[in-house]
Parts: sequence; structure tokens; C-alpha cells
Amino acid sequence: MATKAMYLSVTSQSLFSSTATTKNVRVRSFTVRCSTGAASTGAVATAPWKVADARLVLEDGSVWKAKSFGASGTQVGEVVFNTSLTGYQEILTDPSYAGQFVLMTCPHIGNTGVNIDDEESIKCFLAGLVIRSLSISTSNYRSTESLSDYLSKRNIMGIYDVDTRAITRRLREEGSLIGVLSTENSKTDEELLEMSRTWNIVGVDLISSVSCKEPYEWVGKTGLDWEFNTSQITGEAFHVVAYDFGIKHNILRRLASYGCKITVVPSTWPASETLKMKPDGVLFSNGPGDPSAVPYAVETVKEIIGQVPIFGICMGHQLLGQALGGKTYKMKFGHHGGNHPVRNLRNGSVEISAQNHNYAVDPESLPDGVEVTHVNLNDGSCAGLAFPQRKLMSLQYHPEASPGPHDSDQVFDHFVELMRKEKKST
Ligand SMILES: NC(=O)CC[C@H](N)C(=O)O
Repeated sequence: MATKAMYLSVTSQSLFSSTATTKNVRVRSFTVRCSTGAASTGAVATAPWKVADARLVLEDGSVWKAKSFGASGTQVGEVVFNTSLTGYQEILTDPSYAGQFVLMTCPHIGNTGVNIDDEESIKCFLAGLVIRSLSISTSNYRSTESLSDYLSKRNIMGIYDVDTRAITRRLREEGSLIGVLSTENSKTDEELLEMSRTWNIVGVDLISSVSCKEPYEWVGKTGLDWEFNTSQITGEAFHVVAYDFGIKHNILRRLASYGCKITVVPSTWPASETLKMKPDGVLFSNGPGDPSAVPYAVETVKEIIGQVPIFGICMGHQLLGQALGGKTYKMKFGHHGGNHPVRNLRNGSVEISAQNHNYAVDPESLPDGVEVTHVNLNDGSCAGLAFPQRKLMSLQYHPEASPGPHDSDQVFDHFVELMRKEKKST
């Protein structure tokens, strides 16, 4: 029995680069070489733990040392914090995070791994992931891959062992900040700071880079465990044209589960082509970035308003607000998380909702006749609109709840009702 200190020597470049699977439990493993003291020669004592090898430099001049996982390199983006306790994979694949680093306030991330069913789009569009603690094991019957391997394959940078509470407080006080994440020692802090101060996300069209390029028919519903509103589902097929500004798949799955046949079209698809298809309704989806940077999309929305029933979600809601003559503004640090209370002003109920947005519609700027249907109870901002005369409704948040609570699911039924009423009247 060795009594002297035993040294572990990490042989792989990353402490966590390989995994072993036993009954769906994946544990990070590393190869060890032991030295028991005087008898052994030539053993190199290398620290077995990973040391800080990355920096997050924020535009306010603060520098945060961290440990990297996933891809390496240098990446710039806007840092936002997300308060969801679960659902990191859906967050990673939400196209609305393009150009942003998502900092998870939940300290323990990675424990459920990732799986093919929880993807919300075809890839990860975000700039990177910032977390406090990367789980040392993955334990979930649905898991097929570790978070670390998943991010490496998708070339997305991640950091852990960083004080996410301190950064969140800073973002709450100063507002969203641009940051640069780097694993490259050759770059000085000053260079990274300069990068963060010369990069901007406001006024940039981000939806065109995440939208599909050609129209396609969507096939696929949510699984049986989602059918909590089965009495509402008629099976009657309404044809919906869905504008893809960065659409999340669960919006499409939920619409399909509510009996809709869906044609997804690119962000630049002309309104005239949409109207030629004679849809029962049009959906304007969620999407990344500044709604004021995409006037062509506002024009498309304007041309469709009043022609057919419309449902706008998040970016779609903001574009509707602008198309109606209203204004949008950038919020201090936005809403990102699965625990935002919203009041439905029509019936007084409170829904706990999933949200992800940095911009909001200014209700004061909207013309007469537009009804604010929902408000965010954390800050009183506009969370939903309706304009019954023009057959439209919209939500600033995510009723498809992936990830997040299902309280707002019935809104899909309201959209179906809007289409049914219109069909009957024509
Ligand atoms: N989820 C979304 O559609 C986001 C909307 C918009 N890009 C924002 O950040 O406010």
C-alpha cells in the first residue's frame, strides 16, 4: 500500500475529453499514472485538475478567468443570462440566441447530457455557453452524448468555473454587455477588450442568417406526453404559412398537433407569394436580433395584415408591433428564462412563461384599436397584443414551452379558433 502522495497524470489534452458509458451513466474519465515515491523514476507530476485556460473579457473592462470546454478559439457576442433550471439543450439550439453568449444562472449544467429529440433547430446558432459548474457525470436514460462532446462537435465555445452570479449581477446593473471569449494566449486582454468595444449587435439583420433558404412542408407533432389539451384538438387541417425568422421546432410541432398543415417559408418570402397559397393563417416566428434592423420583414408583415388570421411569436410579435405603426426598444437586460410571470389581461389569470428576448414593443406607440392582452409581471412590459378587427394576435414569449412551462399552450388553440371563425365567415 503506497503511503506517499500519489500523483495523477492527465494524458489527454482535456481532462474531460473521453467518456465511459455504463447503464446510461457517462462519467468523465482520464488516464492516470501513479508514482509511489522513491522507486519510480521519470514520472511527470502534472496537476490532474484542469486549470483556467480561457478568459471572458467584457466591454466594461472586467476580465473573468475560466476553464474551457467545447470548442477553442476567440468569439465575440452579447452576454445575456438565462434563469431556466432545465432545458439547456433547447436553449443551445434556439436560433434567437444567434450572436449571444448564454450564461446559465442555474449553477449545475450538463448532468442530463443531450439527445436527438430535444433539438429546437438544425444547429447551435449562439456564440457560446457560460456556466458555473460542468457536471462530472451524465445520467439520463434519454442521453446519447455529453454536453462537452456535443459542443465540441458543433464548434461552440463553453466556459465553466466562472462566477456566474457576479456576472449576472453586473448585467442586471449595467445591462447586457458585449464580451469576448478566448482560449488563445497570444491575444492580450487589451486586444480582446478592443474587440468587444468595436463589435455591435444593434441594427444588425440576424434573421437572414438563421432562416431556411427554401420553403418546405413541416411534418411532425409533439409526443403523446404533450397532449394535455386533447379535448381542444379537432383534427381539422388548417393550412398555416410559417415565416422562419429562426423558428423553433416545437412551435411547428405544437401547431401540427393542433391540426395544422404547415408550409415553412424563408424570411424574405414575398407576401404576394404567401397570399397566392391561400393559407388559413400566417405565423411570424421568433428570431434573433434587433427588429428595427429588418425593415423588409416589417413590410412583408404589413402586406399580410388584415388579409388572413395572423399569429406572431417573439420576433414575430415585435414585427407586428412595428407594422401596426408602433415602436420597439432595447431592454436593459431582456428576459431569458422559463419562469417569467405574465398576466393575461383578458381573463386575469397569471401564466408562468418561457421567454427569450432583448427588445420589446412600446405599447404607448401603438395605434387605437390594438389591445395589449398580456403584461410581464416582473417589469410591466408588453407581453401580448391583439387586434381583432385585423384578425391578429401575438405573444412576446414562447407558448411552445420548449423548454419551459406549458401554461400558455392554449394560445395555439386560440389561433386555430381565429382561423376557424374566418373560414366560416368566408
Ligand atoms: N425569441 C425571439 O424571437 C427574440 C426576439 C428578438 N430578437 C429579441 O431579442 O428581442
